[in-house]
Amino acid sequence: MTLVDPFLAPATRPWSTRRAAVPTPPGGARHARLMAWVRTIATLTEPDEVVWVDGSATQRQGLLDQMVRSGTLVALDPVLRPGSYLARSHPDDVARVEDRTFICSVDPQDAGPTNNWRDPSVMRAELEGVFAGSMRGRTMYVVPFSMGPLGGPISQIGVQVTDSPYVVVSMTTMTRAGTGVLDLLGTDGRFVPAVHSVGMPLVDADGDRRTDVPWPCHPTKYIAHFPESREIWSFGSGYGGNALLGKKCFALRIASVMARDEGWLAEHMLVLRVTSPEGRPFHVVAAFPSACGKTNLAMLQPTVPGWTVETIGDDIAWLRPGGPGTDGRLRAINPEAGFFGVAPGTGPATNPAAIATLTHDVIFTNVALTDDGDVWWEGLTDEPPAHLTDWRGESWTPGCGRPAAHPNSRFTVAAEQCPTIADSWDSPEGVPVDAILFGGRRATNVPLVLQARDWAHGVFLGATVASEQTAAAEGPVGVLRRDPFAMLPFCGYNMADHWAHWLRLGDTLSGRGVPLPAVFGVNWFRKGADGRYLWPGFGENSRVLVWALRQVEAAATGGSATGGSAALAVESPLGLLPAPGALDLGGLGLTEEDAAALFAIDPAAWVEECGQTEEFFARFGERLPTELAEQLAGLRDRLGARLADGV
Ligand SMILES: Nc1nc2c(ncn2[C@@H]2O[C@H](COP(=O)(O)OP(=O)(O)OP(=O)(O)O)[C@@H](O)[C@H]2O)c(=O)[nH]1
Ligand SMILES: O=C([O-])CC(=O)C(=O)O
Ligand SMILES: [Mn+2]
Repeated sequence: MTLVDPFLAPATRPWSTRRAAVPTPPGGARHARLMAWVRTIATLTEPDEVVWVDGSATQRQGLLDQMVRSGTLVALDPVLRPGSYLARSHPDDVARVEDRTFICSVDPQDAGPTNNWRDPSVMRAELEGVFAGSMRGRTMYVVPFSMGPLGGPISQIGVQVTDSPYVVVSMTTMTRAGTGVLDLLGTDGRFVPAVHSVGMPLVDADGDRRTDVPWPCHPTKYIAHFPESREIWSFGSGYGGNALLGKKCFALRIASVMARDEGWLAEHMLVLRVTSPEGRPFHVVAAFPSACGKTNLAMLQPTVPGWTVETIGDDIAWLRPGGPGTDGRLRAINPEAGFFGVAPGTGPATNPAAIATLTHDVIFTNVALTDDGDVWWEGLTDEPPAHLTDWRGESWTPGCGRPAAHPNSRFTVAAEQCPTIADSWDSPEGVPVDAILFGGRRATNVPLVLQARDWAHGVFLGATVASEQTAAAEGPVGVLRRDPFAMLPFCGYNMADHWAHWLRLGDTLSGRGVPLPAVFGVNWFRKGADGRYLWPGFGENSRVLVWALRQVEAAATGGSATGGSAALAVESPLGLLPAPGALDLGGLGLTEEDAAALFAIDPAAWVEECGQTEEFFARFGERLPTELAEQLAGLRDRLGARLADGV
């Protein structure tokens, strides 16, 4: 494989085959397999130097200063935004690249119809060519990291090598990275190896040097996963989920495969702790597709008096049945240590907790710069400043017709800076899960909230999530796509097997007499005929949480959720809807029509949607669990009955 870049040609001069010395890591070269792997990658990629990332503040500050000098980062005003920086990416490296993301399982059926499958041996050969000499003239950093608290029973270890200092500092915020991880690995601990290169060597095959650019990357990208050998290879991008390999690549794609094999779950979910006025804590996880409100819900400031919400995680959850000595329920951890959140739309009115989190020590990427050295993005304030430097570094004035911040611009910040972070956010054993929410961006059809009848119906709700596409991935914004479990771009194996795994886990827990979390579907994004959002969203979403958790409570105390005088819910073809008055809509200024429209179910539109679900399910052939075909048939029967009633 040759990429159109003479600098990426194999070396011809003897000097360039000199391999960079791999220094002894802090604490000594205890792990022979790790050392051998680092040497192999250094030999392949030919960096000038290899540096171990120790996780210290000194090393991090050194890298930040170096990036300010090289132009990768702009230091923000130290009074307005202490310890904070702005990075502007290459304009073509602004989001995850799903069409360049590969699952290289031995059997294509194990990747399934929704992943880009590549033959592992073919991909390996291609990557050898692509990575050969790709770090020439650069430093290769070795980042040992833990997903989850160090040594925790649900945690996992990875080691990322990268030639991007931006990736290093981001990884030290987003994961627990550094020497402590090496201590934990000891001489023979298991780790997921992850190789990353921006794909722009500074020295060519003849030894000629070129000058660096602020955001090196390559037009041809590879985000390749080898699920059987649990390896990640990422080339050509420095951005987000493409490059911070602990995040989507490890904590979702590779971890989902580990979880399948070991009986747990790795999901694209936020985790939060909700406490009722009576002081009863609940834990909720929620799967929404990228840029559909996870960070916002995770930091929610409830508007319902007496209820509090605390943040545990905003993007990824690992769930595992509790072990011996526990009640055996599903417990969740947030495997990350920071937030890589969407900036646009984040403001004091929508997400005050995020705004308070972002006051210091933040790396912003692709937001706008104010003339006094602070940041701005659409939605931060109602009125934009009179003049800005936009995300591309160009002069910007209101009304110029371009967004000042890129729609997928992001902040990277430590979780512990969040004022709503829960004490238990880094509990190694995780928190017991009471409720699971599935949702997407649906302008039509999908009610504000409904509850699944049982676990299998809940899995059906997850499997049938569809959402209007956002700027978080490349591709047309607004187009409706199927995104089961919000995992379409993140499941490292056959999606139908993922559903079967969920069903099996439910059976296992029920078989042990362990209560399962209640499952709900939510939609904050339904629109009226005039195109306006019907639901105010954000803090008001607490009203939906309160209804859902009252349901959980009723079920736990043996009360029937649907019957009796205190009925909270009523049957519908789609699932249980809030009974009239059970979900408080008071004081929101909703018209009666809007309130009705939020919950309206159009049976004819749903019959059509069932047809789309059937087509989608058909893609999985015999791997589709029969339970899901039965769920679809049941839904059609209920819709048919409704149509026959003429309601
Ligand atoms: N209308 C409406 N918009 C919302 C709501 N919650 C979030 N948003 C907007 O949706 C966008 C994305 O929200 P996030 O909370 O960052 O989404 P996310 O799921 O964490 O995104 P990723 O980090 O890409 O996984 C932002 O522009 C928010 O302002 C809501 O309840 N209602
Ligand atoms: O992975 C990324 O680049 C950002 C993210 O959280 C998502 O897209 O879900
Ligand atoms: Mn995400």
